[in-house]
Amino acid sequence: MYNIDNWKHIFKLDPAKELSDEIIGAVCESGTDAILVGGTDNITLDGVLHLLSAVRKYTVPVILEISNMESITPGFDYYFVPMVLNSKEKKWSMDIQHEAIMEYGNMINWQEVFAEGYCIMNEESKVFQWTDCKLPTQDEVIAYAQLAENLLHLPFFYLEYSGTYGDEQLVRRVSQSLNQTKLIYGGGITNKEQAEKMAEYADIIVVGNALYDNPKEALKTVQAVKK
Ligand SMILES: CC(C)=CCC/C(C)=C/CC/C(C)=C/CC/C(C)=C/CC/C(C)=C/CC/C(C)=C/CC/C(C)=C/COP(=O)(O)OP(=O)(O)O
Ligand SMILES: O=P(O)(O)OC[C@@H](O)CO
Ligand SMILES: [Mg+2]
Repeated sequence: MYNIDNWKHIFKLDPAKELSDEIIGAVCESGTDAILVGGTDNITLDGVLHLLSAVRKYTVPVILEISNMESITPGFDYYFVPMVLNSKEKKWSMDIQHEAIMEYGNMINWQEVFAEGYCIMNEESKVFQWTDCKLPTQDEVIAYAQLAENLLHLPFFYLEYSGTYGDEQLVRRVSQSLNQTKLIYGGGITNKEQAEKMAEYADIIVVGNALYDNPKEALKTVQAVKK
């Protein structure tokens, strides 16, 4: 339906946080390639449906990045399924996904579903703690990327620095280690210079928190990566 291969920029909106209709409108009409709906905690079905109805007034593609079983709902263009590769517990890389397929298996349109191999790099972030992650060395990150591409054949490898700006040279190394699997970078992008830098290496950059802190600057990240 949409050409995901050409996407470069995504805004992540959190159903547990407030944004005015005016800012939601500006985000949806910014030229971003897609809106990703997701977050770590307090993600409820009500919150997801409320945000979905606000962004559905616009033509931009909308993706649910599934955080938990309770907030899964039809109505999105795509479903991104996180698999946390550097979690110490198999629950977050395999079991919860298995459970969801047991529950929703016959309702799933697999053409709309994309797995994301997550590697979470910010020890202070909620999602790192929530999913009981272990901080990998740089070589271990490269090995996770290779595992995602060559063993699991995942469409996306997501280098996640949630809330903090990451290591540009590591993003470069990861991008060099991937061929088919697309590299998503997210974390701490607050301005167009950072967006431009990370987009040199990552196939897709994700901007989240900055929309809530300084939407005017966050909106400028779109054109920065589309030059
Ligand atoms: C009815 C219908 C449409 C059915 C189809 C449903 C469907 C498409 C099913 C697919 C099958 C499937 C395998 C589903 C998986 C379900 C599931 C419960 C997955 C959980 C994934 C997971 C590991 C969650 C825990 C970690 C997490 C929340 C990851 C998301 C990524 C994230 C939030 C990163 C950090 O974001 P950030 O914005 O930085 O967070 P905060 O701002 O909140 O700190
Ligand atoms: O909120 P920020 O730090 O921009 O991170 C974006 C995204 O990678 C979160 O999953
Ligand atoms: Mg967030």
